[in-house]
Amino acid sequence: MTVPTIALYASPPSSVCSTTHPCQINAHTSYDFELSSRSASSTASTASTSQKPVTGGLSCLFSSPTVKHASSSSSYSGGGEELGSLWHDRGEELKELSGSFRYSPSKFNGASLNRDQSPISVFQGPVSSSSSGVSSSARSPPMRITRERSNNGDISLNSIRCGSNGLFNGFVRGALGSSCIDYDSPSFEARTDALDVGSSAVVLDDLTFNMEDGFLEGISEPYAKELLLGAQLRHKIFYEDFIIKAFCEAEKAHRGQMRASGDPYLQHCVETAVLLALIGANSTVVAAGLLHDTLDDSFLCYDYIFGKFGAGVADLVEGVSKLSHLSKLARDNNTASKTVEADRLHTMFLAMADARAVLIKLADRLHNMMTLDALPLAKQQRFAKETLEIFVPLANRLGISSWKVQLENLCFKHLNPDQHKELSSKLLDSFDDAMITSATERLERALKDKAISYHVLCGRHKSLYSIYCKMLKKKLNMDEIHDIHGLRLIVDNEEDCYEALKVVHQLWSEVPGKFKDYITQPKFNGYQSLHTVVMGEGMIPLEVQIRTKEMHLQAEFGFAAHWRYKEGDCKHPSFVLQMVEWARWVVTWQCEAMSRDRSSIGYADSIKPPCTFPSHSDDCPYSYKPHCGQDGPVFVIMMENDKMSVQEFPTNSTIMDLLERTGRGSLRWTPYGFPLKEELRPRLNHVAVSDPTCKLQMGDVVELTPAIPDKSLTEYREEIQRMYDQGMSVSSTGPAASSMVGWRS
Ligand SMILES: Nc1nc2c(ncn2[C@@H]2O[C@H](COP(=O)(O)OP(=O)(O)OP(=O)(O)O)[C@@H](O)[C@H]2O)c(=O)[nH]1
Ligand SMILES: Nc1ncnc2c1ncn2[C@@H]1O[C@H](COP(=O)(O)OP(=O)(O)OP(=O)(O)O)[C@@H](O)[C@H]1O
Repeated sequence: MTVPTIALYASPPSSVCSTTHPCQINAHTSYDFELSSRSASSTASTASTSQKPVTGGLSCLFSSPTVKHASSSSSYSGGGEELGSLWHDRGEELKELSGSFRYSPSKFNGASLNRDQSPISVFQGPVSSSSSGVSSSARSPPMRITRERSNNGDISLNSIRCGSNGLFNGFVRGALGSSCIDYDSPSFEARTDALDVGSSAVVLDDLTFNMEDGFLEGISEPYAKELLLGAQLRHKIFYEDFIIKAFCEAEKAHRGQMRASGDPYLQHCVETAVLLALIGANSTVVAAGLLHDTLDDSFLCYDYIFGKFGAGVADLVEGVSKLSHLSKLARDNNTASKTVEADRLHTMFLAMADARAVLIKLADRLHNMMTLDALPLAKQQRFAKETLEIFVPLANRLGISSWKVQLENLCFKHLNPDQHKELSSKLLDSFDDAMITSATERLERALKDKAISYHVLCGRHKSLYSIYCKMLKKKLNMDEIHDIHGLRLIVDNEEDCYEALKVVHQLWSEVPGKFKDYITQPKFNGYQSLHTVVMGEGMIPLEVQIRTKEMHLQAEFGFAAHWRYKEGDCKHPSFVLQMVEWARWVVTWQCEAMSRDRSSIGYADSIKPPCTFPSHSDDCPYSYKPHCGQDGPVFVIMMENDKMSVQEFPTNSTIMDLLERTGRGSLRWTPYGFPLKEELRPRLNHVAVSDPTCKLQMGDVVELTPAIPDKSLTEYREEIQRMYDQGMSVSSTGPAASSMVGWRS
């Protein structure tokens, strides 16, 4: 999965498609926003000058001047800037952390904005049609939803559903759900009816609410209508009745709730849903995105959502809620700062929930990160740290490159403001999207002349954070990084790889010593590709990777998968590898826009999923060997004396196994046949355990609480002693008194 800038597709159906798709816009929006928002974020940056950077300064890395060249002339740059600052300046939020979403009788009142927290806000004052959604949309970069229908819709799901791998059965069932891929649904059709949703050509008057079913009758607040209108301007899915209905429920559920910035809480729900829509999520996922916080923060319950929207949406909302609780637990306990536990958390998050719930959680987090500025600095950093430790790896594993890039860059900004500022200013003129566009077109023409057919030709510029990490890791100056701009070409066969390489070297001069032939000499992990660095237009180094589609699949999904390459030396059990592979496919199938991201999984007929994944055929080159079978481990969150840990157990382990492993002393049986470990009593997912032989499941939370609170007991004993000693009655106040209730019950 890449962060493509330009992508050309040879076949089918037409030879060239230079359309920018939503993922692309996201990625660039993020970057442009990072750079352009420097002034807007000056408050945060200034405020943070006293904080300790997480890593050392970069100045030493900038000893040589960077390559300079013409500034970008791409059309989306300016739009991204505007959109970026718009989102950026919505200010704060994360009510979950700030603990301060407020109820405001005046609903959305600009006067409640905290200027200190959110110095610039385009949402000041009561929303009018010229602010909020309308202006946000008008300021969005043009985005195009093409008519092309992804051939991924053709993928037979039967073979997947019948996967023999027991470990995945539950996961697969959950992941596919009843609403699996509704490519045939009206929503899919509606979305694939092309329109330029974000273009300024769309005028307000053209948009009408669908009032047919009276969905909107209950919405009296103008700001709510404008939020919906803004979403409709950005994605057509927000015209669907199902989505409007979900919007109305979300509006009712969150009515009166405000974010710390003074923005209505509903805005966060809508932005989360828009992010999902923009990567092509279907209506089930978008509706769940709108409702994602209702279980936790409103009067809505699972049954209500089930009744209104069906199990597909209700299960997803419930899944997101569970993920939120676990991530909060992990954040409060700083669990993810330990590598092993962080790794288990990533695995657990993917395994316990439908991959689409993780997708919603990621969208939720991305919007929270985009609006982090209004929170106090300490909270900003806590969130950014957690995001980098938990959510970025999840986005990486799921292959949602554009979100990963945005999350990383935002974390970078909050955790290392000085380095971020320094690097941003150096790179401001260095990212040359126009050069990538023109190089792509030149190469395309040259390949055509030589009659070399190809499947995918795409380009990307490296993200700010990725450059920063590479400089630190390899101790390089910026001008020593040669892959800031890169092209990738996917051809039919090995022979064409070498033919295409010749073409590349004829077009541009080769940088000596940078050619690598990983085809004749694959890397240890099986990675194959040709790499070369050439001097592109304006003497800008350009890395070109050339590979066949089989090699590309291996580089995306197999042992050499990019997410593993990025995670470094982690040794993952095959169970984890298969699970990630599966989750990636699910998300890609689910998201039309992602499946159209030709730079990753492939496009149309050109690249199809390997064999009958996830049950590979014996000779499938992408299968992980040995097959993980049904014996994958189970990861369980254990809370012992308020300390959280993520424990790994063999499959079929029970509460008894857990009790044996933990706590003090040896297991003994109570007269009631219940095993007790000294004073530890287990609670499973907040319910007292009545059957100790019940099996542990992925993502279970087991609390081990002292049956008799030791400290209180001691205090109580002392109080009794004093009572006898002094002839006094037991104090009715103080810690002993309050603990008595718990002790007696
Ligand atoms: N998916 C995947 N991609 C890889 C792997 N190894 C290298 N790559 C890709 O190839 C690029 C460059 O790899 P190399 O040519 O080996 O470069 P290097 O020796 O690490 O040094 P640089 O040229 O500085 O990046 C990386 O930036 C990746 O995009 C791998 O194991 N898996
Ligand atoms: N030359 C290239 N052309 C197109 N896409 C590329 C190219 N090189 C990497 N990518 C893709 O860009 C995305 C972002 O990768 P990123 O730049 O962070 O790392 P990388 O270049 O792959 O690795 P490293 O940082 O170790 O050099 C990944 O999806 C990667 O596959």
